[in-house]
Amino acid sequence: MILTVDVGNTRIKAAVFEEDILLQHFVFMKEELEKNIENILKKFKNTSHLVVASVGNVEKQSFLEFEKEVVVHFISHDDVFPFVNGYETPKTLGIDRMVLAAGATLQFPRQNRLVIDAGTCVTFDFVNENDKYLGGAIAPGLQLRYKSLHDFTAKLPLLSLQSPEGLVGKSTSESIHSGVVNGLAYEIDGFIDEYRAVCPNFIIILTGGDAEFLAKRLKNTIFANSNFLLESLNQTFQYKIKND
Ligand SMILES: Nc1ncnc2c1ncn2[C@@H]1O[C@H](COP(=O)(O)OP(=O)(O)O)[C@@H](O)[C@H]1O
Ligand SMILES: CC(C)(COP(=O)(O)O)[C@@H](O)C(=O)NCCC(=O)O
Ligand SMILES: [K+]
Repeated sequence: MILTVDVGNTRIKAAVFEEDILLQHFVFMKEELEKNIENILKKFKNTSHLVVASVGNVEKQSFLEFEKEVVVHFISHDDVFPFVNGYETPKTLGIDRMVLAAGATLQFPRQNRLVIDAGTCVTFDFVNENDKYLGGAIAPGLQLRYKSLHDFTAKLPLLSLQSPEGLVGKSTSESIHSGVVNGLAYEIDGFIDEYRAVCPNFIIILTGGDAEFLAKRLKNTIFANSNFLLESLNQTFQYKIKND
């Protein structure tokens, strides 16, 4: 069994895999990291490897303390990936984006793929049918948009995520919900349309903490898979073992 851990900038997600089967997944904050890993390893005693992909600021030591029980591996830029990296600054490309690109390449062979990860940031990653990673985009995520409106103005309240009543906000809160939620949905649809103008056929994978919330608000029909990063992490590690 493999325990995969994805350290994002907001939350930590983890899942236990038996080969390709996801047995259970977990979400927690970084303050509860050690306790959660300890409990997961206690429950899944056959776990042999702990595989970590981190873009957040969590000390490596928090994972290394489990080395007595499991082999700990941090996915890094030095690992083997199933795509050719066309990013001009490959060393600064987020490890989460590399893992998503790897998962898209392995799960959807020989086709153009667009991965959208709606987390702290919304990232777009494009891997073409020749398995070349082309790059994408980084934009603020839903929670970050609510927070920036509050943090960088004198009068705007900090609201939590809510479905907008409609397009035309009739109060401050309605206007904020419309601007944040409708705004991001239009932005994602806009990106998809622009990509389509240059590349007519590609599959779209939508993942991240806001994937399900956003999927129903998009003009494009997209199947959301919140566990895509964890599944991709498992696959990236299996690929590394086979190809190292
Ligand atoms: N309990 C929660 N705590 C924080 N964010 C949550 C929660 N449930 C859903 N979300 C949404 O998840 C998004 C963060 O997604 P996530 O994939 O966890 O980010 P990251 O991978 O960057 O840590 C936020 O924009 C927020 O709207
Ligand atoms: C863009 C990100 C902050 C996204 O992080 P997340 O929303 O998953 O927490 C992360 O992928 C990152 O730190 N990237 C480095 C810059 C780059 O990918 O080019
Ligand atoms: K993201």
